[in-house]
Amino acid sequence: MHQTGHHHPPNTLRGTSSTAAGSNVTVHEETMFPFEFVWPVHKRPFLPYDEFSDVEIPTIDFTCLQTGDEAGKKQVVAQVRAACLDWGFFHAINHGIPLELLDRVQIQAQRFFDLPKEEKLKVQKKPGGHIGYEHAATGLKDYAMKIVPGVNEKLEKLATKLMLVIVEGLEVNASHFERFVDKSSGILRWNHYPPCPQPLKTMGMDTHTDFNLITVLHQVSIGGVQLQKDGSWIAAKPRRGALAINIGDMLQALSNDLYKSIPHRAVVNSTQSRLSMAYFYAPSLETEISPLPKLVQRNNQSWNYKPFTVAEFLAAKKEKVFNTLERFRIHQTPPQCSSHTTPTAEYA
Ligand SMILES: O=C(O)CCC(=O)C(=O)O
Ligand SMILES: [Fe+2]
Repeated sequence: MHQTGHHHPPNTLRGTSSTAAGSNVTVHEETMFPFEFVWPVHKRPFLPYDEFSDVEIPTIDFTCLQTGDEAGKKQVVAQVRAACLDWGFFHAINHGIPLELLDRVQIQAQRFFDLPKEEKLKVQKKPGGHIGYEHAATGLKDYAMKIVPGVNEKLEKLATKLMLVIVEGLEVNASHFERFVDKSSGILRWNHYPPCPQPLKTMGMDTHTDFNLITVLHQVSIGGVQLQKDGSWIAAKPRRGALAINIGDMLQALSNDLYKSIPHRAVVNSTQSRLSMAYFYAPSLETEISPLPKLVQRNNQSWNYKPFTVAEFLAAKKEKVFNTLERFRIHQTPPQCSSHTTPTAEYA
């Protein structure tokens, strides 16, 4: 079959409408698989959506955050730290967001994707913009808020709590993080992956790391997320009621590479349509990100990143889909002639 060149990756199978909605993408009823969705062999997933790994993804119980149990919280801080050091990804259970609410959001998301294309295009993403319907529905916070009141606030509150637990695990003063907390700059994205007759020849969402601090992901009980850990791909088994939390690039930079932003992707399957909702917890555009000096000094490290603003990072990300963070990395000179620069006096 024809293959698309590297520089123009083929379409992902994300966010296209179902045939029921009268879409022009009728992949699941065709015996022929539309060519624009076929990925070059070296970029195909190879790992089916339901071939779950025996490797246990960390699952952390956050009951103590609801009850205020201090001893329990200490344990959770340690578990989160371990999960962030080892994985950059974990499942949160008993996180305090009612399952019923998440289910309602999911129903509304499905309704949205079932709308005729013309309707969805009414909230189309503007060129250069960050929100609106594209392959997926990004930043439909207002929309989601209107139809499922409270969901955005709940996700924002949870993400803030999780950040504080993460910060505690880094053993830096929480005040260092206050400036990253901005209620208005989180982004909610709904992803819709229709079924595909040849799921291993395409990709739902290409390999990426999330740009932000942390992501709170809710998915239906159908596998799809795959994580790249220590060079191998792992299909994450969804857990009903759990929220998947992953570290983004900005937290990797702040932690001077202590916590890794894990590469991940989403694959599709041949029978079921799959939905996910990702809440990207992010600072406002003008916020400057650079490694926390306490961490750098304590671990006797050099600064791995030069400072960048969220806006600069997003602009770089637009040009380069993967590994944007590398653009801001300070490449160390060999030790004998090292006189590395301290990027900013602000934290000193
Ligand atoms: O659909 C998924 O489960 C993954 C979504 C994701 O990684 C993202 O939206 O950044
Ligand atoms: Fe992601």
